Amino acid sequence: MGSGKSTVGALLAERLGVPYRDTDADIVAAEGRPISDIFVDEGEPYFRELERQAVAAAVAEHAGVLALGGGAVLDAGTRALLSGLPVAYLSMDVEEAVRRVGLGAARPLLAVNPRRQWRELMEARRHLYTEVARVVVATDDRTPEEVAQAVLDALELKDV
Ligand SMILES: Nc1ncnc2c1ncn2[C@@H]1O[C@H](COP(=O)(O)OP(=O)(O)OP(=O)(O)O)[C@@H](O)[C@H]1O
Ligand SMILES: O=C(O)C1=C[C@@H](O)[C@@H](O)[C@H](O)C1
Ligand SMILES: [Mg+2]
Repeated sequence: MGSGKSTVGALLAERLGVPYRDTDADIVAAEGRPISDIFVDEGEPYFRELERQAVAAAVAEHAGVLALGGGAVLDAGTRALLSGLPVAYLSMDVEEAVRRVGLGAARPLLAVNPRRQWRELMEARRHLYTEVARVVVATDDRTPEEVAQAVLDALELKDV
């Protein structure tokens, strides 16, 4: 959450000369309401289902860089869709997260006691991120451009 998927994803797409897409944005556009409203109105399982469909559509029709939602890996069907693809996990520590996004209430899973919740979320998710990722790139103390370069290097992709 806030590790730079959207920022770095867009930079990577530019460097590679391919389109950029973000499943969170796809879901918001299709539903016509913010993600926080979907969580509150329908619950997290409903959102994960929408997210799996959004990832499936993007994997099938999008030839470019795809940024996923921070919790997409929680769904086994979504993990299966990512299998074999060049997935990069952008990691950061909690202090960097506080600096970047302030762990604000706009993120529905961090609404109460965000610092502790962020740590708990990461404990629960870290193994799933590493399971689906081909490469892990630490983003702490790196600019978005440096992170994009590190992803290109780690995935052995050539920019244009
Ligand atoms: N390497 C970086 N160094 C400093 N700030 C960064 C870096 N990468 C992103 N940011 C900033 O952190 C914030 C979150 O970045 P971004 O929205 O790209 O993250 P995200 O992973 O897409 O978040 P979400 O999980 O909400 O989709 C933005 O304000 C962005 O400008
Ligand atoms: O980490 C998460 O579970 C989430 C991250 C965001 O990208 C959104 O997909 C949503 O707010 C849930
Ligand atoms: Mg994003």
